[in-house]
Amino acid sequence: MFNIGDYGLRHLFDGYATLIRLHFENGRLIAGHSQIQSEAYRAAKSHGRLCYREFSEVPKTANFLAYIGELASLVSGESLTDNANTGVIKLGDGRVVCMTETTKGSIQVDPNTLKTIGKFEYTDNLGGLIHSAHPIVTDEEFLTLLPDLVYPGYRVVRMVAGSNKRELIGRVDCRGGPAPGWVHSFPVTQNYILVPEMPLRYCVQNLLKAEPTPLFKFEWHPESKGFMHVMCKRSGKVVASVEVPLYVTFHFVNAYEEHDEEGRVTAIIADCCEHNADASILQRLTLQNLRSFSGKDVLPDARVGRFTIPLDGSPMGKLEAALDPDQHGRGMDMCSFNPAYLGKKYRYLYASGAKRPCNFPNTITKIDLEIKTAKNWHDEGGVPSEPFFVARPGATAEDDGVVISMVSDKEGGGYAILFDGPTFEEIARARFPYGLPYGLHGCWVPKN
Ligand SMILES: CC(=O)/C=C/C=C(C)/C=C/C1=C(C)CCCC1(C)C
Ligand SMILES: CC(/C=C/C=O)=C\C=C\C=O
Ligand SMILES: [Fe+2]
Repeated sequence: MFNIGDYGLRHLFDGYATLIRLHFENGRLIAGHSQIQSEAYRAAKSHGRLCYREFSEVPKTANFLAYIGELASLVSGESLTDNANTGVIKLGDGRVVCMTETTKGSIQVDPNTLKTIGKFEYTDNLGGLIHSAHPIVTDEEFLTLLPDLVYPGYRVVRMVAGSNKRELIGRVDCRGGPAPGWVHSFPVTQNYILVPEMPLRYCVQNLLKAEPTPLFKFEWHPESKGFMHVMCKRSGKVVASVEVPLYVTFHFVNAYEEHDEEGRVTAIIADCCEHNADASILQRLTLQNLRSFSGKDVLPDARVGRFTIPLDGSPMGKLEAALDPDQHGRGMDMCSFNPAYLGKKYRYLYASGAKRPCNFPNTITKIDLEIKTAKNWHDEGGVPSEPFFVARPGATAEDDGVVISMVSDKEGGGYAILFDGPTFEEIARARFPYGLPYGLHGCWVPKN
């Protein structure tokens, strides 16, 4: 929801979260949607104005004294949003939680009724006002990163399925910059947790400002360089920390280990949707820019950025395109892959690519990382949400399953679309009775 009364929010990441459910049963689709009842949403509704700090927005204060009060509540976290608008995860114990980058914005929901159950409380004393928007979730555990803005670094934490208590695995100190790099997401391999240190860093001064800066709460620090740190999941020890070329990413796709003949790990490969080290993508995602497409091609180029991180003590890692970006129109974001391949060598990824001219990713693409090709789907004037891969029960082949997306079409209507994993041909489409705005990340909640 991008408006409060007649006030329009600024950025794609500011909208109040709407939870959408697609329920497949006996060849039919039943869809529903509901507004997540966060404190931030309820306060905005009842006061008719923004009351908490969102991604780009800061509530207007009446006078200087009120501003000082607001700053104090920023330090305590009180004024930060709990608008869980980034994604939905299913914990190993079955609980379904909507997430954003503020820790307080973890909200448990009922996936059947879409009702808000309440705040997901972390019952440890680790604190931390912000965390990664994309924890790594398996049947056994939930892993996330807590950036430390005071002593620049990251705490790496685990929460075992069934528990609300996070435990510290280890800590990574930043190697550059005045603050940690933004960690919207991070990848893992079977034995390691990768901690990215992007030169696009949190910025305490920008956090305090009442008006947005070009990079919102962040700052671009090319002089501080970019790094990738590798932490052993079992011991919490940092086993490698390499400098890598400058990069900008929201979303890591997956990562895996490479071995020599004796089975020793020699390197780690980690893939992400990489915006050619150009932070201007954040500004492109303001609603004003997204709504003012004039036919001119303005979407900056992006690629599947592939990091190679040596584990032999070499100081430098590599970052290269995993395939020719022209294969997917040089647009790349909102990725998924078969979750059975988490942390393992994988071949296929699904994402939004570009059919140019455009100002936002507008295709659905299946990428074969082995033969380095992409198969692209496009509906002229339509904007697809994240293509989400769901494996067929009992599947053995990596791409045996379906890819699900929701498309906002040219006329403002919308539909859900399903693709056959192996052929990437459309196999089903169901129109919604009315259009829904662009959405971010989903998850698959199997029956039972
Ligand atoms: C929707 C999405 O992809 C990202 C949302 C990010 C948000 C809401 C970030 C919020 C923040 C604050 C309100 C203050 C502290 C910094 C930061 C985590 C950027
Ligand atoms: C929509 C998006 C990021 C969403 C974060 O959760 C990025 C789009 C990038 C454009 O290429
Ligand atoms: Fe995201």
